[in-house]
Amino acid sequence: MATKAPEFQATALEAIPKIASLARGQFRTHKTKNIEWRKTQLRKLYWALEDFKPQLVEALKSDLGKSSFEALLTEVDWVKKDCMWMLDHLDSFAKDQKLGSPDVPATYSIMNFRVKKEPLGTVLIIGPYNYPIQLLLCPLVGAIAAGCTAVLKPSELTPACAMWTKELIEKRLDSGSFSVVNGAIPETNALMAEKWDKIFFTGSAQVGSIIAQKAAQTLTPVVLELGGKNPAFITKNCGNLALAARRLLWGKTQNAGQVCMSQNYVLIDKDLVPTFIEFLKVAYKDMFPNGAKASPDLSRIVNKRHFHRIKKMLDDTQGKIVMGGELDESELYIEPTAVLVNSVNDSMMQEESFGPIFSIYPVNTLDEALNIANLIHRTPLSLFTFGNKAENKRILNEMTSGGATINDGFFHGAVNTVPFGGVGDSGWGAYRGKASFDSFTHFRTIAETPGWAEKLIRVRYMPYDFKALAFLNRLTEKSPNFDRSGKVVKGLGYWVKFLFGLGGKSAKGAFLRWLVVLAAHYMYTNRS
Ligand SMILES: NC(=O)C1=CN([C@@H]2O[C@H](COP(=O)(O)OP(=O)(O)OC[C@H]3O[C@@H](n4cnc5c(N)ncnc54)[C@H](O)[C@@H]3O)[C@@H](O)[C@H]2O)C=CC1
Ligand SMILES: CC1=C(/C=C/C(C)=C/C=C/C(C)=C/C=C/C=C(C)/C=C/C=C(C)/C=C/C=C(\C)C(=O)O)C(C)(C)CCC1
Repeated sequence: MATKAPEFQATALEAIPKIASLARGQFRTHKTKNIEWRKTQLRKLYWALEDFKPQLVEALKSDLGKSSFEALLTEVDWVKKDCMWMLDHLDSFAKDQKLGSPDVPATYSIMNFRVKKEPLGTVLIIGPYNYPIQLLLCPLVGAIAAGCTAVLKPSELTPACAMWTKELIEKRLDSGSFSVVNGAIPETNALMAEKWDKIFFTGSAQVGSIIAQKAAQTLTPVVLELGGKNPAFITKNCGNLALAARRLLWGKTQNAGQVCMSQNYVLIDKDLVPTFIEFLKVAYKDMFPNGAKASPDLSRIVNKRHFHRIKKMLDDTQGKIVMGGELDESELYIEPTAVLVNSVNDSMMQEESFGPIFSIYPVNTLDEALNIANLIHRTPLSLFTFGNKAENKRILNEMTSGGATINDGFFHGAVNTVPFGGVGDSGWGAYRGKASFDSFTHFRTIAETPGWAEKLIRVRYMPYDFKALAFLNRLTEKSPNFDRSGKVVKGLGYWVKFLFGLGGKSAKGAFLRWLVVLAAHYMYTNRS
């Protein structure tokens, strides 16, 4: 039986500078540079999550009505997996990377160029409410792995999770190196008044912009993981419309659609619309045989403000509800809902749903669909394509997004080891897998010039000597194989290479061709 979460308590504003200064001081001890120390923290985080599992599952239930299935799959076990994966790969990520060809020209190879992976320092991680454990602690895994100290600011909208997070981090991880500040805008402002080596923010574009502006004043780098109005495209050639309907409905049922990467609207060939709606209803019935409200699996909306935000989208729409539509404020319940719309200016197209509702917009052609999607949001966080191979390729080519899934809902974001991030105004930077380590790491190039090489490299000193420079250029400069119009010129060098390479473009190809020629020659000369 899990104990109830401690009552939410905001961190005292006057304590915040001390917390930040302590984390900076801990970084300056240099203990985080030790890989074994980092591993110990990751192991401790793993066990803290395991030991606090009942409390966290309960907290996710009380904050978001999240089912224990999702609480484990997408939050607690998800972060535990992240710890394990990082522990397995940290040695290889953290070790110096020797730089050779093609980064370093052969003439400079004696300088022992390498990249040292350095922790950025002390970082601030600000989390959103929808996945309060995953989206706060996965960046922390990256920060620990990279050797940073960190202060975390959970969302105040999920108070039970915020309080347990504070307890598990501060009781189990290295004291002072990792702390949690609880609170809302005043506390975040107090944190933003401190100097950080990086700020990792997940949340709305509106607040992301405030954070970026404040960070710019002190030239603090930021990662922004923001939202987007994400399109799904369904063409005549999608193949399996029932599957498309089921998979897209999945994106709007997990966490009651409070997933920043799920689809906001579906652009679908107009002839498919009636069948698509029928398939949505079939999928809905399969997922919720007793109705969505009675299902133990469906989360609730986080609070009244967000409930009314989503409700307003439905109130304002000129479209027709074709699936769902039930709302119950007393339970913060919104039924998975699809709205058939006919205008790009409809509230269902113009606002980010971030809830269990989405719109269906019939189109005549793929051209039209691409125009609309680029008009609504040119750089969404995700997009989804359900077409034939050529159409899927065309959509990916003609519209960008943070990530994309072909033939499914947000699968590109459902694997914790592949890079995840937005593009343009849906986010800056990426994390997950190695990208989490990289995100908190400074890649510091180091050169080491041997004393004995002094004569060889003295061309740089004054008085300058043009003869020596010309000699160096002869050694290091490559002459172009293209003319002033950008066309490749097939000169003597090209034909010599072609001839000796037997037409192969790579050394390996040429080698294999030579093998065949020699074998043929051998067989010919040894024929009986
Ligand atoms: N790209 C991604 O990975 C994700 C993006 N999101 C986006 O986040 C949004 C929903 O999450 P919310 O928690 O409502 O985001 P939010 O932007 O309201 O809050 C995020 C954090 O910022 C703090 N905050 C709020 N207002 C602030 C202000 N004026 N100044 C300083 N700090 C402030 C909050 O306390 C919270 O910790 C959606 O737009 C969604 O698309 C959500 C989850 C993941
Ligand atoms: C088991 C065998 C096989 C393989 C089976 C497979 C591949 C099973 C796949 C299961 C699936 C699809 C599980 C779905 C998981 C969904 C998850 C984890 C969702 C996560 C959501 C997240 C992280 C949300 C994040 C939200 C964010 C960032 C946001 O709001 O922006 C074989 C290989 C077939 C062989 C036999 C055995």
